[in-house]
Amino acid sequence: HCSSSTKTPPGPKGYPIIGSLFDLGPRPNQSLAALAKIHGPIMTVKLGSLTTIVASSPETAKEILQKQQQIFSDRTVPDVIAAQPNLEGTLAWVPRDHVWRNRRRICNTHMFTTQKLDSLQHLRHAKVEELVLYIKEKSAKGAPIDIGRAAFATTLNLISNMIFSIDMVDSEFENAHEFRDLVRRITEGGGKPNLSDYFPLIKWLDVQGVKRRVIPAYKRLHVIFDQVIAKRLEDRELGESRKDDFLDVLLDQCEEEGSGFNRETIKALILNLFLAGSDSSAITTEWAMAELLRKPEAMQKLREEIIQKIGFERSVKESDIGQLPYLQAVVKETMRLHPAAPLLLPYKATKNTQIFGFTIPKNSQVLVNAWAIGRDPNHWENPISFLPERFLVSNLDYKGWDFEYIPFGAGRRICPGMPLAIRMVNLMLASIIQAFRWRLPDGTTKENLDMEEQFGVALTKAVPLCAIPYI
Ligand code: HEM
Repeated sequence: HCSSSTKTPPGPKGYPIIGSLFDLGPRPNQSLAALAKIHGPIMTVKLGSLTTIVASSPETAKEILQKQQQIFSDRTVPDVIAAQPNLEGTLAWVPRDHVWRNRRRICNTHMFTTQKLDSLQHLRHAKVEELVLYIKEKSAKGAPIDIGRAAFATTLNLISNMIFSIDMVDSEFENAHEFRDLVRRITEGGGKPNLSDYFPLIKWLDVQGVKRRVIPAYKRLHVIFDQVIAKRLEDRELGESRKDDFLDVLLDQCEEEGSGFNRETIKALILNLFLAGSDSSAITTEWAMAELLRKPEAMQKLREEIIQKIGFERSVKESDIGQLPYLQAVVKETMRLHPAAPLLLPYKATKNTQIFGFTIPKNSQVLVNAWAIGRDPNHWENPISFLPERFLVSNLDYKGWDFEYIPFGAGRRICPGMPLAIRMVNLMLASIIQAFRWRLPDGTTKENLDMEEQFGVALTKAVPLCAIPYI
């Protein structure tokens, strides 16, 4: 019987000591997808001394994320993440225990329910209007817009308003801004493969200086959060009226005996939400614009839908999204081809188990290649073409039930920010397409637009998308 097998999944042979580390290359999502074509949908890849199991089909993903989620309930923590203060206060990087469960419940009920999201939508509308205004000013000068940069400043402010009721980036999106640069320094630091992750014995050497670079950024962000928290506590002492933002919720929790929250851990949780939510949503918006600029018929169709349903008289609102099926299909199709977290977040096997007859050893790192699954020709027709129409005729959704499409992961650890991300991306995209026509800068055509990926904490466009708005 297969359950008695002790064979680990097949995989590349690799070299002594380093294993297949150098086969990973700069874009692991792509190289692992290529390896899976040879070795199959569940494979073993030795990365230094870290045994990594990679799932690359809907069936194997379902085993890990759903059927056996009791076993795959912990994470491996990259060194660049472990370098932060109070790691145990995060949501994404703690084992799936009762502390995690409570923290996640608080986030879900106080940030991500429909009711909570609705109650703060006016904030997001205002921030996105600022984005449109900024683009309008630039367009008057005929200047190209760095879409990813502008979207990132916007998502940072969207999240900081939900958490703190303040902007973290000033409306001059272009200005060097400390907060944005700090966040970027951490996400970029996490982008490159770090030898410390694959050779735990030499972690302390920090060979590539990854920790040295990110630690000051973490510390500075904690200081910034601490100042906001101190100010809020002062206001509360003085009896100022509540903001009822997420910070108020967390401070209430801190006052409760045995809640597991305190002033140190909430800083880590807040940082976790910023890091998980801002880049991912901005990048998705940038990829969507890049795909639309490469496919003018799709851009045209989307613009017509927006103009027809909403017109020019008023701005798009989150409550309009439900009436814009093509918009939603464009966003879904973008996330199929360009999932912001192509390998989800790394899981760890908490004990030995079996998947399709192979043994998955305890403590191995387990990756799910959502990027490869979204492009699998066995499950998708014309898998590498951008065809939003495919989502108009199917009920396939990103909510974690359809394992051929899992840009937000699935199971208990599915992205809790999904409903917010969906609103932010749809709203930003619809707003900048309603307000402007767009074209590529001179010399760039839809044929030669560079679509290369850059792998990192989030899967970015290697060459930032610059586009020119006109009325
Ligand atoms: C387009 C935007 C986004 C994408 C594609 C995305 C995707 C993901 C994915 C794939 C995971 C890992 C799921 C797994 O391991 O199975 C994740 C986890 C997470 N995401 Fe998102 N996310 C996005 C936006 C956001 C936003 C806006 C927030 C919050 C403000 C957020 C907060 C988190 C957190 C806290 C986790 C860790 C959950 C846990 O481990 O329990 N994400 N996200």
